[in-house]
Amino acid sequence: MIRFEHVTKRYADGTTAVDDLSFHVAEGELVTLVGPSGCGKTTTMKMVNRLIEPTSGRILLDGEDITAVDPVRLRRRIGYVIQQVGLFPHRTVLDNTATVCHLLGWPRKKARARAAELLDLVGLDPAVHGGRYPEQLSGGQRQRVGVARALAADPPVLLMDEPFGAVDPVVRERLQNEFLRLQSQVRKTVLFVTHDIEEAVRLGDRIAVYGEGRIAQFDAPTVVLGAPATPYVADFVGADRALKRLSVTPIEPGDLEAPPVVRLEDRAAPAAARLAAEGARWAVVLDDAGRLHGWVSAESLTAGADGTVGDRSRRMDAWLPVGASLKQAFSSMLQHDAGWIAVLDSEHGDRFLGVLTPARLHEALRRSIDADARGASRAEVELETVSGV
Ligand SMILES: Nc1ncnc2c1ncn2[C@@H]1O[C@H](COP(=O)(O)OP(=O)(O)OP(=O)(O)O)[C@@H](O)[C@H]1O
Repeated sequence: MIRFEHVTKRYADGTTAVDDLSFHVAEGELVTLVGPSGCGKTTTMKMVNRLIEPTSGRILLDGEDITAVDPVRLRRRIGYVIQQVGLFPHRTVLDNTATVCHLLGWPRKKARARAAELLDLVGLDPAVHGGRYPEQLSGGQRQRVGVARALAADPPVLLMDEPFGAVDPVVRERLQNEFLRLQSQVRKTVLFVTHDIEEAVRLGDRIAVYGEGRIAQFDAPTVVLGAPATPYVADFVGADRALKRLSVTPIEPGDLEAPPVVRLEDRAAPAAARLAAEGARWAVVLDDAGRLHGWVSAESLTAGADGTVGDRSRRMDAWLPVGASLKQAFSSMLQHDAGWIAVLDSEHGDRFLGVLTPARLHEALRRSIDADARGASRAEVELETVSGV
């Protein structure tokens, strides 16, 4: 969708901001450009909508050389979101959102209806916020309006330059989550500039790590974190990159442990015998409908022979869908002070799949690092384990 071919930008004072850059962003892909200040990220982005012209090389949008397209027409196909949102202070939020639709000559009613739809999509109630002026919004809400405005005319491409840079970390994380949800619906081709590696790995399908006008590594976040291409990249992503990987590594069914499973209505004595035979200290308890109820310890099952599992089990409401990140799993275990977290298949009626334990989480992380280094799938990786650990 966006293709850079040997693009160089040298400013009039001789600064080479971008040096012989070649890369490709596929349709519907979100690529984050990350790197320290002054390494050429913004210059790269502004060349796509021709706010800056390259010194040499070509940029193709959907196969078309952008120098052949009138800049105004070009920009209608490209949504642009920047840190200083740039809303018109004397126009309402609804009118701000409809800006591009007005420019495109849409009838007023259609433009406003579209703007209201977009505000809703970014989590702002048009009835509440639409009539306000930008200064009557919080920083996070203004950023949402910026995103809504950029999406209003439904451009295939979005350029986002540190869009969440000016808000505090909590709001920022919320905006990132909302944006991921939005992107899963609208599937735009996105170039997203940030200097924050956490943000880059969280949002990007792939990330381009910049150093001095060149791309030092361009790959999936897990690969960049697991196998940095150069010492520069390793240094940039940080010594705690294994920890960062937790947030981009999904739980897979193969990571899970399968403890014994008993039902609420099962008799306690046979359930106790089963646990003893399997050498298990506890079992997962499902309800009549096969949904997760909680757990029961072997000890409580053997105390007195009568009754059902239900009399002795304890509730455990916390669970995660398969595909959630290892970081969410770890965080959930800490939050519930539990040595395991149940993993369900939320696409198939919350079917119980197994549990993730700290040891299994560690294995999953190691396996994913190995898999990325070898270009294999995680399930194919055999781990060498230290016995007894
Ligand atoms: N108009 C200009 N004239 C001369 N040099 C410029 C101009 N604009 C940018 N530069 C230089 O080009 C280099 C790349 O700038 P650019 O803004 O692309 O970096 P960046 O990675 O986006 O940085 P930041 O994260 O700080 O925004 C920097 O050295 C900058 O000083």
